[in-house]
Amino acid sequence: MAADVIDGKAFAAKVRGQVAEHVAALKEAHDLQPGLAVVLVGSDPASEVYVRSKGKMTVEVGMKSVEHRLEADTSEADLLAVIDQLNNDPTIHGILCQLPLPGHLDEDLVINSIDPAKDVDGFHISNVGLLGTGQKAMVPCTPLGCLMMLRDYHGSLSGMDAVVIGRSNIVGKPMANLLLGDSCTVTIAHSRTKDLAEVVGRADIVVAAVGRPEMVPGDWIKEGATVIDVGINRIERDGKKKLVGDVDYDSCAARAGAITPVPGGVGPMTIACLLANTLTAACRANNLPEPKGLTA
Ligand SMILES: NC(=O)C1=CN([C@@H]2O[C@H](COP(=O)(O)OP(=O)(O)OC[C@H]3O[C@@H](n4cnc5c(N)ncnc54)[C@H](OP(=O)(O)O)[C@@H]3O)[C@@H](O)[C@H]2O)C=CC1
Ligand SMILES: Nc1nc(=O)c2c([nH]1)NC[C@@H]1CN(c3ccc(C(=O)N[C@@H](CCC(=O)O)C(=O)O)cc3)C=[N+]21
Repeated sequence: MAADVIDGKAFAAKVRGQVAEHVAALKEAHDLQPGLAVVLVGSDPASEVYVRSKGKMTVEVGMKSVEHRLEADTSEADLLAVIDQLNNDPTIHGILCQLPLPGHLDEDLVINSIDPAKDVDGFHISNVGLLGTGQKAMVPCTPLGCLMMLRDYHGSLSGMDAVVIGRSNIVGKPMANLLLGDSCTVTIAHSRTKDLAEVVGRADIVVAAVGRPEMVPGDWIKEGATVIDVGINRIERDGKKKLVGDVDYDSCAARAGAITPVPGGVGPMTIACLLANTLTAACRANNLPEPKGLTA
């Protein structure tokens, strides 16, 4: 039986619609406009596409959008000065510094210089600690988007066996924490995992965040499992440029109960959750009630 396709693009449009409604209400009742600042150092073409689409969607939901584009050889002091200025700007509620940064910049230092209340990526150590201890945090956008799709499809995730492939700070680890928070039995696999096929084969939920094109074959997947493909890989096949995920879509779709496509799955949800986080940050900064269903 063919898998259900989880339509991240449509779900993301719905989430952005909810964000837009809430933003309009904030303006009406409190004369408050949430603002998002994106900082991009250097000009990686993939980042350019992503930053442009974030800016466009930010404006579409009625928020203020600011972009800071800095030269690839910007000094750490100059970057920290830009972040400091945004930290102190009351019209900015969310700050995202596009990763990866050029090699001469200390990523941990830069991320941890963002005001945790404005850290809409959820990468600041204090947000990581809050999430890890089950307290109210800013939750990383990509894992939050995956969680929203899983909750929408399954209702409760309680007791399900979940396997997350990848242990990065931006996807794998926060994803595992969120699944644990929803009472899944969580396994985190990585490049040193001994028998990945066997580990994946036990899972009711597989989240693939590896960065290797089409690495997970369908015969690893338990019949009826839900497959969330976080991977964004640009490859060339038959002379054509293509975007593929970390799972082999056709063979996985043949075994899975449900699967997210690439493009049109996790990616659009990431941007929708970035906007949701900016709205949440603006509400918290002004002691206003937070939107429901848009946080973990
Ligand atoms: N859709 C979206 O919105 C987003 C998509 N992405 C995409 O998600 C993917 C992962 O991103 P990110 O987490 O930043 O990547 P990282 O490179 O930071 O992490 C990759 C992880 O995969 C593990 N890994 C690598 N090779 C293997 C293997 N052969 N078997 C098992 N595990 C392996 C690594 O293990 P180890 O730790 O041992 O090295 C590591 O933990 C990428 O394709 C990226 O483009 C990322 C962010 C957002
Ligand atoms: N500080 C920081 N935060 C991030 O969240 C962050 C980052 N840095 N660096 C790069 C990665 C990557 N990422 C994507 C988001 C959306 C799509 C997306 O919308 N993808 C579309 C396709 C777009 C296309 O065609 O290229 C889709 O999957 O349908 C992709 C990738 C966020 N990241």
